[in-house]
Amino acid sequence: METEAAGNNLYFTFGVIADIQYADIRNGLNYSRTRERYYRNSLRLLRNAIKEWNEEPVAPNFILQLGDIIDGCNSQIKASEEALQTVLNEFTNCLSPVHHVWGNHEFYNFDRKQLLKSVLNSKHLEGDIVSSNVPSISIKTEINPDDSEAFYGYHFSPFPKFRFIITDAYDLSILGRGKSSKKHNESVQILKSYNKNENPNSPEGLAGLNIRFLGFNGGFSQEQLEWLNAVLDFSDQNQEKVTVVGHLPIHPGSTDPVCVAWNFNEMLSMLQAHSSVVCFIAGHDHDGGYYLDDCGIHHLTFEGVIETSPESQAFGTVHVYEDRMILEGRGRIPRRVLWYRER
Ligand SMILES: Nc1ncnc2c1ncn2[C@@H]1O[C@H](COP(=O)(O)OP(=O)(O)O)[C@@H](O)[C@H]1O
Repeated sequence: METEAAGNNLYFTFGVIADIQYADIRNGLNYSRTRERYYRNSLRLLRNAIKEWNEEPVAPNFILQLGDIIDGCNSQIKASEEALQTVLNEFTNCLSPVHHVWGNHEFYNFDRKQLLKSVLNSKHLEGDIVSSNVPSISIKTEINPDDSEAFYGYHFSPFPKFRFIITDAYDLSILGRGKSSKKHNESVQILKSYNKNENPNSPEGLAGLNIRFLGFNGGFSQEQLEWLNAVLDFSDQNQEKVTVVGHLPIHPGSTDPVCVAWNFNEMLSMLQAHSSVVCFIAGHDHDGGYYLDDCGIHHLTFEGVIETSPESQAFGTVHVYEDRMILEGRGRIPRRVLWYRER
């Protein structure tokens, strides 16, 4: 029985929430007109989530905000700053520190330089819990906002032998970087080689998994993959349990293929080659998803707040134990027991 299993000591917990996409406008529909979007109510659902996290018997060690914190339509109505401030004001009531991930809607509202200078840059939370008998690799470095090729990524260890890595799924993207940047031009080439449509968000003519080559998706640069590989080498050697976090899902089994990262296959095979990786957490696909891959990595895609009806909820708290994590989902998010893979 689960409750009698080994490793019943709760180490720590963390909260997760995805795709809030707040805007001070009345409800609308998604592009394919199949789902309602509750732009104003998403703020109320966030408020409830924060209240519940704050009242939990074990305070969450941290919260993962998985990106798309405000909707792109704010840019058209010139309300980007105001909408962001409104959502961040809610987060100031949260007793746990918040790690922010960047999604496509961040780039509809802001460029990378603005994001790096904003509260949505949570890299200052980088670091390891210091323990005398546990090795640490955290070297605190700042990302230079004037570096037009920089990616937004960092890692932290909130508890000995556990590490979380925040990744940048729009490192290669046609969104967010200036037209003179090398990565911007590389991204235009990649996208155009698959997607011949004038509208880069149109999937017309794209078959199977190639449907992911759309302007609102993106991918990981070689530079980022090498950085991640080096962190994971350390984690493997030190028998850590690693959860990798990003806006875009990287396993087609965990999402609609229209939401998968461009070079998901490179990322996936790298993670599978590192015995320390136990879980990948993403947002972007508002319907959510889950897949346990052949190597035993859990791929969790969190249901989006924006498409959650006012009567429901969409957030979770993950309880971390020696041998498993348990996701206690609320509302649309199911409860899941995530046993760690065999080494
Ligand atoms: N099938 C499609 N064809 C053309 N444009 C699309 C299509 N799906 C989405 N878009 C456009 O892509 C952008 C992002 O789509 P949206 O569904 O709002 O993304 P998200 O799920 O991240 O909120 C929007 O500008 C939308 O109009």
